[in-house]
Amino acid sequence: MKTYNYSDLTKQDIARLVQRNVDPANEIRTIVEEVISNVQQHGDRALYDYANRFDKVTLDKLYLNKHELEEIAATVLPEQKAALDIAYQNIYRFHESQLKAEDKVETMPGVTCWRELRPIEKVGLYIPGGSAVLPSTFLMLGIPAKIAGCHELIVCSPPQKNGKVNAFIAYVALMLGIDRIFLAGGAQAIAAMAYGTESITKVDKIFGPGNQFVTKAKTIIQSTTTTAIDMPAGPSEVLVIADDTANARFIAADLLAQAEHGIDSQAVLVCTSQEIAAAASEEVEKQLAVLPRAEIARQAIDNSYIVVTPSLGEAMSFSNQYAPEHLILATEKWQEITGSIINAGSVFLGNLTPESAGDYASGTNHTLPTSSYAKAYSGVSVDSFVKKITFQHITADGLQNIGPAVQTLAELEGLHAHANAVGVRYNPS
Ligand SMILES: NC(=O)c1ccc[n+]([C@@H]2O[C@H](COP(=O)([O-])OP(=O)(O)OC[C@H]3O[C@@H](n4cnc5c(N)ncnc54)[C@H](O)[C@@H]3O)[C@@H](O)[C@H]2O)c1
Ligand SMILES: N[C@H](CO)Cc1c[nH]c[nH+]1
Ligand SMILES: [Zn+2]
Repeated sequence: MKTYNYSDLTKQDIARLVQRNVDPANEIRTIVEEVISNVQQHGDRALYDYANRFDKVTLDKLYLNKHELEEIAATVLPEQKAALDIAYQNIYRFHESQLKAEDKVETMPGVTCWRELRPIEKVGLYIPGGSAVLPSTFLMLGIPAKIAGCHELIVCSPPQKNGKVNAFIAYVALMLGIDRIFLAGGAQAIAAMAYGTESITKVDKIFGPGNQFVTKAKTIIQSTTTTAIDMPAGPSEVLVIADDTANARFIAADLLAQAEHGIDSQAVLVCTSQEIAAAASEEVEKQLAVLPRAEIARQAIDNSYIVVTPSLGEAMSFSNQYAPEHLILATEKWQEITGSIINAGSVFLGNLTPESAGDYASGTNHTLPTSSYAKAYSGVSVDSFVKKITFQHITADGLQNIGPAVQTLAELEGLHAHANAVGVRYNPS
């Protein structure tokens, strides 16, 4: 892997290194805008056409119903069901703990404010299915949506070559009590859920990761429709911070785990030890040679790099500028540095915590911000599926307490009707 010495890097070099998946010539935007416009104009017809064009499949209908999902799911083996059950339980447990009622606050005597949760009514879940089909993503989105109590779940996933979804997607649908999956992928699925078509309901918010087409579509519809999105969750990425207490074999395995997602994935090692950096780079080649998805991972690794830093402090500073989707602290000293993490989607601590555990089954959500959006966005959680509505109640005494301040503030803004709405209440008769 290409290796840089941190001390030789200028500010501009670092700014260039931390940039990823930009679309400078607007090539992806142009394609995606055309797809969105076609779905907006032609609805279901466009979805059939794009299934033909991008997924190379002729569909005779746009969705699978419960009976069809049951038939497809019948081939899932008992040990596969057991693993999905473990993932389900752990994800459920961790996400359920996020649903907490907040206390009411009396800000002044007689003036009480509080927030209550309400589920977002109609949510759209996008389950990727291009380079790899990801039933784990279905669990990561479906479980918090169910816990939040969302009323309507629209699920889209690209059709496979047989015009169906795979057995694991069908099985997870049944686990979640979802009895319809729409066979639509890419930007067209996002457009369908944002605008609605004859078959697909327009939703209030779209969730889920995807490739650059999916991610661009989400960011476009966010500003052109009333449908919100969870976050830009694009091509997978990992940044490993390591020192001389790390294990080069483990580092290489973690880098390749994200590299195998897609050719535009990125795996970065920031290391305080020249020796571990060199050994990890060698290990990547060794492990790549026997990886089934080597062709994909090779391209991602060619698009990745190593930075050697003088200390863990500089390593963390680089990582905070990169703002990785996944941050691994491959050091026995992880407890000393977690406090200096500013930007990261999800963090994996110590040498025995593989990032794959979070991808599948430990309980945390794997739908996470990429391309440095971890500077401002959190990963998916139950919070993503609810609105927090504020309430307040003012008693007669409370009105005497707060009223004068409100009237003064209204007058100083020149908004007399605001002041009057308080004044008329002093004397209700
Ligand atoms: N950030 C996260 O939380 C997270 C989680 C899981 C997966 N991921 C990422 O999700 C991505 C999944 O990507 P994927 O491709 O495997 O599946 P995908 O479902 O996102 O995309 C497949 C669809 O892309 C469309 N498409 C493909 N080529 C196209 C083209 N040339 N023009 C227009 N549309 C085209 C097709 O419609 C196809 O159905 C990976 O990059 C993976 O790393 C990210
Ligand atoms: N690493 C992905 C998030 O970037 C999630 C995933 C799903 N399956 C395997 N991995
Ligand atoms: Zn993964």
